[in-house]
Amino acid sequence: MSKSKGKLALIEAKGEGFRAGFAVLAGRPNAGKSTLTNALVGQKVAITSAKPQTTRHTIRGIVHRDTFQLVLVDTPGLHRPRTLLGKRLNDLVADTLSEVDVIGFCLPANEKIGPGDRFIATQLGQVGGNKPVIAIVTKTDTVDRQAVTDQLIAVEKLGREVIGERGFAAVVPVSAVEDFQVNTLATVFAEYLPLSPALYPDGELTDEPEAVMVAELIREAALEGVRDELPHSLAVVVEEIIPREGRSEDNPMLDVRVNLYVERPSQKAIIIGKGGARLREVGTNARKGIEALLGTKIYLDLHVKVAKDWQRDPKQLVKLGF
Ligand SMILES: Nc1nc2c(ncn2[C@@H]2O[C@H](COP(=O)(O)OP(=O)(O)OP(=O)(O)O)[C@@H](O)[C@H]2O)c(=O)[nH]1
Repeated sequence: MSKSKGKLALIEAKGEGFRAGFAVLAGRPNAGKSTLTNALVGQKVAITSAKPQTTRHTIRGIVHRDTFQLVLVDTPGLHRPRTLLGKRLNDLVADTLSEVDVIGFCLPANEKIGPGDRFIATQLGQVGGNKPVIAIVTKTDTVDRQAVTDQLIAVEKLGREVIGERGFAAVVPVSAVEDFQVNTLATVFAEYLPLSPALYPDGELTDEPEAVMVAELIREAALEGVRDELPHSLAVVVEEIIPREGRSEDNPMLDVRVNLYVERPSQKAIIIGKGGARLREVGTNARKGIEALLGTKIYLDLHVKVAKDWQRDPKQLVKLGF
């Protein structure tokens, strides 16, 4: 208890003029969102299993600075707009965007603006609720100066066309790989955050060990889309996290072995999906977050097991770490 009090004091100690709030990085697949998130946050993405004011967002990372705290969140519907149609999409996007303070919209410098970019930009303009949208031209290291300039101009134009008169709040070129303008981008984001004390303490965000956060990320991914069918029937246990032998120091890898426990064979089938497709997707989705959390590549080994009535069996509960 005393520990959390200490954290509270730390938060309150932040001076006047401090800004804190939420941002989301939008953009089509491969636009560089994850890489940029990692670059903004630093090596290790700090995540918390305790949800902030909203439970709709997953925290991707937190940028701590002396004068601001930027919490980067994920809005699932934004990145896969094609899977949802019409009004439902608009509602979802409006809903999720209503809770962030500023939106970052990633467009790669090395690809022409396409229908996917235009689609997302239109969504941001129409249902973004007048939230400031910062266009980010990513991967500037992949092209020459002239190409970056041309892309900046094209992006400006796109902003005026689809966001309306106000256009993009800013257009910022960055390279996450070469650490070009990443810090500048953070300060641009900060301008659009409300005056507020820090929302999370510096550094470690929970008292929980990394394994618990890893389990949380997998649980989150495994429940995606099947929450109703598997309300409280899923337990995730991280069996081990061990460094892969024979990897060079600058290219390490961790083996993460995890068991997912469900209560019934039918639930196992739901988690695994047809031909294992769903479990693979769970692995892919969780892996990104875990790699960001641990700051290194991982190999994620997921096993689904049936532990009959584990919720009612004290022995099982102990085994599952409850
Ligand atoms: N050269 C270069 N490559 C980059 C940069 N940022 C991202 N990439 C590469 O672009 C690819 C996509 O980057 P991600 O960060 O995974 O993109 P994303 O938008 O998160 O992709 P999704 O998760 O599919 O939505 C990866 O191969 C990255 O290594 C950059 O600044 N420079």
